[in-house]
Amino acid sequence: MIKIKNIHKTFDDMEILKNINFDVEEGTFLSLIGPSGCGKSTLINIIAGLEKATSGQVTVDDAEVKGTHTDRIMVFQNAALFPWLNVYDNITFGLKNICKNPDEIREKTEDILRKVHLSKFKNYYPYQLSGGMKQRVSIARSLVMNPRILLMDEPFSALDEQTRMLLHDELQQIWMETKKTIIFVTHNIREAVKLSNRVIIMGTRPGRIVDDIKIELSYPRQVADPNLTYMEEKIYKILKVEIEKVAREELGDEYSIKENSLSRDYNNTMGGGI
Ligand SMILES: Nc1ncnc2c1ncn2[C@@H]1O[C@H](COP(=O)(O)OP(=O)(O)OP(=O)(O)O)[C@@H](O)[C@H]1O
Repeated sequence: MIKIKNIHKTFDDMEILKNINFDVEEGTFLSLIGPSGCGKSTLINIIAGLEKATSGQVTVDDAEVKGTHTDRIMVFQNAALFPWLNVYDNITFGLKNICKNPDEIREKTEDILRKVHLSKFKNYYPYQLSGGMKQRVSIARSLVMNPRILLMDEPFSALDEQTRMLLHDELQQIWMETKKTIIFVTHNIREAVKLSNRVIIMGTRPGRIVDDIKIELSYPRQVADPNLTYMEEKIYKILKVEIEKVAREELGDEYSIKENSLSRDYNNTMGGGI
């Protein structure tokens, strides 16, 4: 169980996160969604141990997070693979630090390559891969370490829609098989609703929790399911209030929002800048 207790974060006297409190049960697929700049990345970085909270505490099974740990591995928006290593060696790079048995390393790596459908490409170098394939390597590189918690900061936002949908299905499958705890930051409501069984909606200035919604729909989920659309609408309505608030503050009188002018991937609609 992860416990986020009273997290406050300031940068240069600016209050970024205020009074963040929530628990995450083992095996949850949790999405964090909120307006740009509300502190989602800061929060996930604090959970990862990459960033320190100004006050408050994150614990995993009652042990306080004081830095990074192989139990909590982060997948970033950009795969950041080692360009001089092929797919196989990129995946085994971290594993070799925690596992010294060559047979076990091979077995685990081959298994994960199958899961992300990259077995045929194991000898390819990053420059020979598409964006989606690179992101699959990045996910495989994290999963091969068998972390208890996978932290994903907008892992698919740089990908085209088709590749993104393909990777949603793969990630959903992996989560169904492994039941790892996943904390997933996204701007895309559909993505959050399709993948997660819980969505925390954040507001901004300062970053805070606005709502906490369970998505009690069975897996595997299909994007065309009307129940997903219903949940999407529900989250969209809550988020719209927050995004409009930011836009009004930033643009003042120039800002007038038309009904339904926000797309479900609102970061694209708002140019990624609000
Ligand atoms: N190292 C830093 N120093 C100063 N300010 C920072 C730092 N990191 C983040 N911030 C500020 O904290 C706020 C929250 O940033 P963060 O990246 O966590 O938001 P976000 O919700 O993930 O944004 P986005 O959705 O656009 O990625 C922003 O105002 C940002 O400028």
